Amino acid sequence: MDAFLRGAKRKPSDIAQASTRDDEDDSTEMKLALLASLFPSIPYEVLLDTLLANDGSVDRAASSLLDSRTALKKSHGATSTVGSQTSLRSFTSKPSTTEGTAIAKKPKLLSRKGTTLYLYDPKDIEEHTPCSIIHNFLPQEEANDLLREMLNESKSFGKVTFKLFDNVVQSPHTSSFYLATEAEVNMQRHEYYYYGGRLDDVRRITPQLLRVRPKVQEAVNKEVDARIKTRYPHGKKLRYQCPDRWTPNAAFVNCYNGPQESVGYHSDHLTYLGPRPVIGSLSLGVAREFRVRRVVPKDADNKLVDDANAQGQISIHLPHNSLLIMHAEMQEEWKHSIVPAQAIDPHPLAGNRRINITYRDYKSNFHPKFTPRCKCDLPVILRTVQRKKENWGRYFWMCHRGNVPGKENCSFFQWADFDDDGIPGWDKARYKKTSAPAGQELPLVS
Ligand SMILES: O=C(O)CCC(=O)C(=O)O
Ligand SMILES: [Fe+2]
Repeated sequence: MDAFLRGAKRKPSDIAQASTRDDEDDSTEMKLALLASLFPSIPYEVLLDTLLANDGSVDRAASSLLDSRTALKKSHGATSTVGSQTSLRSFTSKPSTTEGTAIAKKPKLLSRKGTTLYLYDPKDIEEHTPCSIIHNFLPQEEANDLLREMLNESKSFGKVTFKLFDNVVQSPHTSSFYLATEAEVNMQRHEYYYYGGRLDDVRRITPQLLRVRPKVQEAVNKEVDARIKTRYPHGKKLRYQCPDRWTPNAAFVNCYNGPQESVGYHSDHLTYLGPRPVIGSLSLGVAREFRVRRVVPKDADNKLVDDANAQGQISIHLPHNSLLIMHAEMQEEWKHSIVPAQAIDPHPLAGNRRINITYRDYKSNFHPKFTPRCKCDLPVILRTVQRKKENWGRYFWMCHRGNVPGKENCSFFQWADFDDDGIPGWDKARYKKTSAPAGQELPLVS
């Protein structure tokens, strides 16, 4: 619920975007058609994954599909197909074995410049993106109850209006914001700022949102612990990541009505969550595509600093009743979006609509009464240096009044001061001065 720029229009074919080279758009479709005729019972996604994993070679994709089918027959007894297996790992020769190791091995980023890698399997998602996913998260009836409740709520959701490069634009989907108590609702309405202004639509949490919350909390904390142990350097949390248990006290709910509703590439605001935030994101109704891409800084000559491969995007399939966990490395180092879809499969309860609930942990020490105020006398917004190599990853506070139609920024700027646990300098009771110098803070996981 943080930026609503509509993403660039998609090419005529989804399949084209999966090609590992830009000029191979049409041939990818041909290759898939060929593979589909050779393996009629293997799902399309598996064929696509396998083709990608084999660098677009039909021969190699076909032989790895044959190999895996033979292997499956040997281990599970005779079956005529590989069923619904959609893992990249089962079709490539390099197995991933990072579990249980103290230091994460640098995963090979498979996406390439200008292309999209499609991922479905939770292990692949965990390995190649800053997210993890739990499919079939809630018992079926509970997911349906929550979906029904949110579909009803979404009838009165609205679009967010904001300013973008001097144009007043509206979000390409609708949303609302839910909090547990009347006091919190009032505090949000009167003390918090978004896009330099107030949020109009703040509501009391609904019974189903409340019922699901502890389950999300437990699952997210478990995933965070596991990620720290198995993937972060030395099995330790990231610098600036808060060591406290993740406690969701707010829920942003988005509704995407039809295939064209979307959200453009953005990072979620850090201002009230603090640095290195974790977010639990539950998807209900129509399945949609969640795209992520790494933020690559540029040097003084405006040249990309990192390997150009890093510019590729990764698409994560978000089916009904899936919980996506955006981990602590996500917001500062990656951007995410929901792209417009060419076509969608209607959902029995939701029709063309997708509901997304992002549970968030608003930190009391980041309440706007504590954060710096700009010359407009407004609480400021927390950002990181993302585009320039110089000071890349360093946190700063800036005025965001310019996001309000008809208003200008006051040019307020101040470097932010957090200790290693992300505690701000003004929280005297918790803040521990660190010896490490500021600047060049990221990336901590690559
Ligand atoms: O709909 C989604 O899955 C993502 C929504 C999102 O990025 C946001 O609310 O910030
Ligand atoms: Fe977001």
